[in-house]
Amino acid sequence: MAGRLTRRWSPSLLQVLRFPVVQLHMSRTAMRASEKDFENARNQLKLLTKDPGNEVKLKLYALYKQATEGPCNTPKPSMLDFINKAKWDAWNALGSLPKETARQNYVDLVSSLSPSSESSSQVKPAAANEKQPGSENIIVTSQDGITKIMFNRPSKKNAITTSMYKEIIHALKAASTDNSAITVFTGNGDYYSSGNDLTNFTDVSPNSIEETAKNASILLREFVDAFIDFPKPLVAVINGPAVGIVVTLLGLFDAVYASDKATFHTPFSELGQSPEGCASYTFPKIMGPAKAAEMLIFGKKLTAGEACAQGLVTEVFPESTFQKEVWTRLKTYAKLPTNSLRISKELIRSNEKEKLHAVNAEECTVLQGRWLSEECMNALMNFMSRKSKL
Ligand SMILES: CCCC/C=C/CC(=O)SCCNC(=O)CCNC(=O)[C@H](O)C(C)(C)COP(=O)(O)OP(=O)(O)OC[C@H]1O[C@@H](n2cnc3c(N)ncnc32)[C@H](O)[C@@H]1OP(=O)(O)O
Repeated sequence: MAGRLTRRWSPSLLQVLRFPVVQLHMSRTAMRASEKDFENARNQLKLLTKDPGNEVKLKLYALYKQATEGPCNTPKPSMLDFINKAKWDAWNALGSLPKETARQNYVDLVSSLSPSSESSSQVKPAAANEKQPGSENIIVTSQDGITKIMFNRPSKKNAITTSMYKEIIHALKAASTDNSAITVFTGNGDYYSSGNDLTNFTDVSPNSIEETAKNASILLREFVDAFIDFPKPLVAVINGPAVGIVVTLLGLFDAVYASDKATFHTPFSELGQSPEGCASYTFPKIMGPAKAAEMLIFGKKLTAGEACAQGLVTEVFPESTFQKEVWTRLKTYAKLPTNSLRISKELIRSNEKEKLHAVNAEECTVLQGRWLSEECMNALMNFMSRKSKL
């Protein structure tokens, strides 16, 4: 059970580094949970619909180990074995806590996470025919002929997790056959998106790094393919800074509207990585090789005005009127005959499709190698260390 728990919910390095190693002081320690209660709690855990977060998962892991094996009895993992080190720290921090108390604390903790205790705000009211199912990290709505796919992880600057990639692929497939005329991407909060969630690559045990890189490459290819093949006009409403993959993908969009507070940044070299989203092909075509090189090789960050001057952005709006102006315009566009919109897009894009798929495949293969490189690992370590104020 503990193994399954940690595979599904392995803690991100970022949070692991910040995990405050404290012993649990539950109010009901005087009570003693039976084996049956413990077993029930384990089953209850499997039914949780909401990820309880890494700190809680580490606590659960530690309590489970303490309850079943007693005090920590394994050698301390190396500093670089981040995940196992965090788990070991959590378990070791329980010291000589008796097995029975650990069992009770485990039961109490699971009980506090049960569906009835989950925040009801996570379950948004399903306005009839409007909101489509999905996690809260991606919100898909359909209204006025527009399907809107919104990144909704504002506290993490809308960084895209592995499950979000999958949900977006799913949302695009659904949008391609729904009743809407156009599909729009935007972000909730001050960022459009900070791109790939860097903890996607740190949530990995050392012996599965190659497999993770391979799986990420397959996922990325499928993700970008979904944009290449999307049959309806695709619009980006860039409400704030955009980083990494959400910038490179813009070459596959049909219109890009940006607030004047948006910026466009592709720091691939800094991250020991390389371009994706077909940008190695679309950017030189859009802005010429010299300007594309400045962005994709040297990581120059563009303002919205600069991105517009270089053809990556269709139009820039003052932040104060951005939302109103853009959505008014999009609602007008969405009233145009849907078949005509689709056919015109097809004419503009179809000649390029084969080439784009080939470019996507090549970029994903190259990236798979980059993710295994020392340069990339060092860059990820730097990000994590900076965030944990090490
Ligand atoms: C499987 C397919 C893979 C496809 C590959 C794609 C490549 C890319 O997309 S490369 C681009 C990757 N993104 C980045 O390098 C951005 C990293 N983030 C930052 O540099 C900064 O966070 C920021 C400039 C975006 C914002 O800085 P600011 O000081 O304003 O805010 P923070 O305190 O740093 O951020 C708040 C919160 O959000 C977390 N966070 C932000 N971006 C990411 C991210 N990309 N991955 C993971 N986490 C991110 C940040 O750590 C903070 O979290 P805490 O509050 O928990 O500290």
